[in-house]
Amino acid sequence: MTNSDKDNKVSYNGLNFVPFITHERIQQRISEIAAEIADRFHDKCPLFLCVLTGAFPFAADLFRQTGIDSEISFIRLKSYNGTQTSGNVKELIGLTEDIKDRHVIIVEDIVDTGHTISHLLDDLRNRQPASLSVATLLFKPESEQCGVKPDYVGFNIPPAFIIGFGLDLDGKARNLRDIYVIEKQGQE
Ligand SMILES: O=P(O)(O)OC[C@H]1O[C@H](OP(=O)(O)OP(=O)(O)O)[C@H](O)[C@@H]1O
Ligand code: HPA
Repeated sequence: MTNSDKDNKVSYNGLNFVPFITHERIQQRISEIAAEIADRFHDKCPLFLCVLTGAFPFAADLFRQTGIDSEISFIRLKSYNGTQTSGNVKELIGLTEDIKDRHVIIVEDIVDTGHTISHLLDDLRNRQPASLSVATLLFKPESEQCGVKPDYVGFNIPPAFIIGFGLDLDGKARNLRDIYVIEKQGQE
C-alpha cells in the first residue's frame, strides 16, 4: 500500500493529510531553539528528558544541535487513541535518574490539550530539580486546557490533528520527514 499521491497528500486509516511544515523549516527552527538553550544552559550540564514516543526525532536533533555539555534520558507516556486524547496519561516507562538539583529540559513533540505535560510537570516538581523547562516542537495554544506555557516552542499551530516528524496516528506516520495536517472537509 502506498500512503502518498500526486498532490503530496498522505492517507492513514482512511484519513487524508496535506503538507504543513517542511523538514527544512523544522530543522531551521530547531537550530534557533538549540542556540537559545545553549546560551542559557552552557554551564549547567542540563538533563534533556525526551517524552517517548513522539518526541524522539525532535529530541535527537535538539540534543545534537545544542552541542553543550549535557545528558539525555527518556520516559514514555501515552494518552491518545486515534485523533483523541483519552484524558488518562499512562506511564509506560518511568524516570530512572535522580533529578534533584539538576536542570531538566523536558522535550515534547507537541503540547495539545496540555494534559500530558501538566501531569509530568506535577510529578517532576516533587523531585526537586534545580530548574524545569519545557521545549516543544509544536504548541496548540487554542487547545491548551491546563494553563501550561512551554519555555521553548518551535511552532504555534491551530487546533487540527497533525502527523509526521515523530507524530503518529495509531502508531503510523512517525517516519514522515515533513509535518502534515488533517485535510479539512471540502478541501479534497
Ligand atoms: O497535550 P496533550 O493533549 O496531552 O497531547 C500531547 C501528548 O500526546 C502525544 O503523546 P501520545 O499519548 O499520543 O503518545 P506517543 O508520544 O506515543 O504518540 C504527544 O507525544 C504528547 O506527549
Ligand atoms: O495533533 C496531534 N497529532 C498527533 N499526536 C498528537 N498528540 C496530541 N496532539 C496530536
